[in-house]
Amino acid sequence: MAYYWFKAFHLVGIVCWFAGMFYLPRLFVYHAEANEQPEPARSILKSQYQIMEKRLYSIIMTPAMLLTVAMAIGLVTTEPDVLKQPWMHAKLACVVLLIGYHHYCKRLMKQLAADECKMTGQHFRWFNEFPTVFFIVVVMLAVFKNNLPTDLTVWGIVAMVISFAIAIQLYARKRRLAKERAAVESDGLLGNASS
Ligand code: HEM
Repeated sequence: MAYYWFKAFHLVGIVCWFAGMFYLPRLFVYHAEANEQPEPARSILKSQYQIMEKRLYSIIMTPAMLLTVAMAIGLVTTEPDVLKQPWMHAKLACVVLLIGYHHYCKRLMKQLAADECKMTGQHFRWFNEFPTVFFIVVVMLAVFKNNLPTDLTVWGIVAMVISFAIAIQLYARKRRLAKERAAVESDGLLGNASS
């Protein structure tokens, strides 16, 4: 019975942890792009994003990561044999990378707060894809275990995820270019009006 309790709360932890890992880099995109705004909008937006990032990281992401790991420890203590399985070794390797990503987010938060971050909104859009890819891999490993399918279906799913990520990036680029063009045009109009 304990095993089911651990598994249930392992899943609850995962959902909350990944909600944060998907949303925090999105906030980084807005935070980095706030630098392009004129004052006082720039300072107001930056301090607001800083508060949102800090709360999301400390109140949701970190406790959820700890819950996921604590429940996982419960699972492997109840069924120690899973630790001998190759799928579990692959899963643990992915989890180490995800925990590294989680901590790297904290570093980026500090850099953004101190105005020392070199990454642009576009960099953060790519950075945002990392947890998505690992989320899919880890869930596939947890469900299929040692029978991870490698047939056409899998490659179809991989192609779909990659195309989706590329489409998001291209859409964001199109919107950014349209915004820049509109800004140049309105500058031109203002220049004509004043001359
Ligand atoms: C901290 C490292 C982790 C360990 C040691 C671990 C271990 C385990 C174990 C032993 C199970 C039960 C397997 C079964 O009963 O079939 C499980 C289930 C599961 N884990 Fe993890 N896990 C970890 C992290 C994660 C993460 C980060 C994710 C998601 C990205 C994840 C997704 C899942 C899913 C979806 C299940 C349910 C699988 C099923 O019932 O078929 N795990 N985990």
